[in-house]
Amino acid sequence: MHKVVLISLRGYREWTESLGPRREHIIQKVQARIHGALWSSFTAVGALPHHFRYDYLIALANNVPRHWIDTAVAKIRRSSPVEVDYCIGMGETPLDAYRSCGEHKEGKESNAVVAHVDIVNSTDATRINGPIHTYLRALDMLRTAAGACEDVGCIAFYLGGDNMVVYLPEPKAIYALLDRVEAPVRAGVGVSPRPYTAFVKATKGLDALRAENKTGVKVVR
Ligand SMILES: Nc1nc2c(ncn2[C@@H]2O[C@H](COP(=O)(O)OP(=O)(O)OP(=O)(O)O)[C@@H](O)[C@H]2O)c(=O)[nH]1
Repeated sequence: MHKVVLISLRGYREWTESLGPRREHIIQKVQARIHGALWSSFTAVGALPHHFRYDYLIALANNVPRHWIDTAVAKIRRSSPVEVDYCIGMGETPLDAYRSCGEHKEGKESNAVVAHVDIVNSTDATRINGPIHTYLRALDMLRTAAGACEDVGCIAFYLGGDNMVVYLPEPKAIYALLDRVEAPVRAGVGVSPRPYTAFVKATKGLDALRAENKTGVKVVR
C-alpha cells in the first residue's frame, strides 16, 4: 500500500479575500513561506511533499510514522495564516491513496517509488526559443503525464525548470508516461522505504543517464 498525506488550509479562500484587492504580493509571500516550511519539515521526516495548490499541499509518506507526520504538519501551522488540517490516505497506488484520504484504510506499506523526469537539452532550447517556450514544454509534459497517471495511478507535479516528479505505484508504471510524452526525456526512478530517499535515488539515476548522455529510464533501488 502507498500512503499519501493531503494537507488543507481551512478558510484560505476567505483569508485571501479578506486582504482586499491589493493582496497578491501578500499571498505570494505567505505561499513562499509555506512552500519552504513544507519542503523542510516533510523531507526531514523522509516524506516527499509538493506544494501544488498552496490551499492544498500533498506528500507521499510511505513508512513515515503518524507522529512524525503530526510533527511536520505542526511546522506548517506555524507558517500558515489559517488553520491547517490533514488526512492520510492508503491505496494500491498513490492516486488511490490520495482519493481515499480520511478513509482509515489499513495495510502493509510498500516501498515508495518515485520518478524524477527531465527534458533533454532544455538549455539549448531556451537559448534558441527563450524560457517561455521551454516552460510551456515542461507544462505539456506535466499535463500529458497527468493523463497517463489516470490509467496507472500515479501523481505528477512540476518542480521548476524542465523537471517533474512522479509518485509511482511501481517502477514499470513510468513507461506508460514516457510512451505519451513527446519531448525527449530522462527519467530516474528511485525505490526505497521512505519517499524522500526514493527521490534522491531517482535523481542519482537521472544524473547517471545524463553522465552517459542517454535518454530513457534508469531505476535505482
Ligand atoms: N527542481 C529542479 N530543477 C532542476 C534540477 N536540475 C536542473 N533543474 C532546472 O532545470 C533547468 C535545466 O537544467 P538541466 O535539465 O540540467 O539542463 P538541460 O540543458 O536540459 O541539460 P540536460 O537535462 O542534461 O539535457 C535548470 O535551469 C534548473 O532550473 C533539479 O534537480 N531539480
